[in-house]
Amino acid sequence: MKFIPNLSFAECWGEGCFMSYEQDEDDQYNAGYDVGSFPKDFGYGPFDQDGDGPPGPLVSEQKPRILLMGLRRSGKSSIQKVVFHKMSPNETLFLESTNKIIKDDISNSSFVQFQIWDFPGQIDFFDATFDSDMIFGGCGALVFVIDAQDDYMEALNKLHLTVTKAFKVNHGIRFEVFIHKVDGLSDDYKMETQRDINQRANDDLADSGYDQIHLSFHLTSIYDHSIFEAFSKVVQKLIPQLPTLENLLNILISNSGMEKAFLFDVVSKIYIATDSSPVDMQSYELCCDMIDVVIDVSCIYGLRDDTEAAAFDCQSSSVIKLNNGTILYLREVNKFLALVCILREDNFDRQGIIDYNFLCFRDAIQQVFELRNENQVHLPLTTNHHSNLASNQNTTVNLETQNAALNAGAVQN
Ligand SMILES: Nc1nc2c(ncn2[C@@H]2O[C@H](COP(=O)(O)OP(=O)(O)OP(=O)(O)O)[C@@H](O)[C@H]2O)c(=O)[nH]1
Repeated sequence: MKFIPNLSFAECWGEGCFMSYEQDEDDQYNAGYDVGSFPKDFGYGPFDQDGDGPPGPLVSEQKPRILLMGLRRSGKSSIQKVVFHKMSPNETLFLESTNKIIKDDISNSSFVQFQIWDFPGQIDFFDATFDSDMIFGGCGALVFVIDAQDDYMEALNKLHLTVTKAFKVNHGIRFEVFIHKVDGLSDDYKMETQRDINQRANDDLADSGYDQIHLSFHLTSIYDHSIFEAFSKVVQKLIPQLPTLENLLNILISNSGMEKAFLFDVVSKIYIATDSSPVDMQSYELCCDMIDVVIDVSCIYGLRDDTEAAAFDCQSSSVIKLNNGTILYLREVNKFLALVCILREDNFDRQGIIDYNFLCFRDAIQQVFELRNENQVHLPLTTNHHSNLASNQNTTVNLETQNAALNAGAVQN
């Protein structure tokens, strides 16, 4: 069973189930099922147009694209499988080498709709069949994976070649470098590797006159939460409504006495927004573990044999009290999104107020969905830089209305 720090008491209620128990840590370890093992059938199904948060008219060719590139065996397919398909990290040992571009549609919620293209490591940009205009043209982010456990000089050459080629075609691409497989490295060595890769990659770009290319670096491993955190940041940059979501979360936490709030995509456990206070890894891990607990308990005890109910639905909600006086509180926002917040136990005394504020928050999120869908109907859909800016402006104008609505509804805790 995966470690759940400080969990001393948990109450969870999901689809058709109510459960309350107290147990010590030893009992939890002996519980006989793996909390980290997200049920594999709990995944992205076909999107239900009538469900909460309709997806809007994005057809697959128009969805922002995230490209996964890097040398052979650097870990590209493993990342995609672990983050979006619930593969356990150990199973990736048996993945075969990718020999053609694999396109994966991630259509899980209104905000998070994109395609991931997993490239074979040996791809040759100078091959006549490589259509760089088509591949880089509609690309939102390019994730370049470097194996930090291997000699990375060849990877740096390939990184340079890749980003300069992509930048020539599309100036709006965001370049994200995953310094990957850092699980085998000491903390000092990790930092040193990141510094060295950062310096060399940027020097190479400056030497060839590409100072304007900005690279973001992330230390990642599929064996811990770092890969989910890094992917959260990549995906967030593709969500034009991010400032609106952050603002709504800021208003929610300041009116409800919360310390931190994350808006999670439940299936992948990437967070699509959080309030503007800094994210510490431990809080993020706690919230991820909470989602695992809720879905597992709901799958085991919440589903009735005779219905086709989902493990996460409008009744999904959970409170976990930690033994350090902190509360984790999860509420369903829509079919694919959950709000997970961290707050002090004293501030949870007036749960009614928090719940009321949450309903205001959920309404506001719903309005953002509706606005986005209206924009999609009226605006031509492209994924380039300029269209993102345009929809950002629309969102900003409407943000004032959203904030006013939430402020009017929010009750100070
Ligand atoms: N230690 C460690 N190993 C990893 C990690 N991620 C992937 N691997 C391993 O790296 C090996 C290669 O992974 P793949 O995902 O097949 O690599 P790829 O980049 O898709 O390879 P190609 O398809 O040949 O381009 C596998 O044995 C994985 O188990 C990681 O974070 N840490």
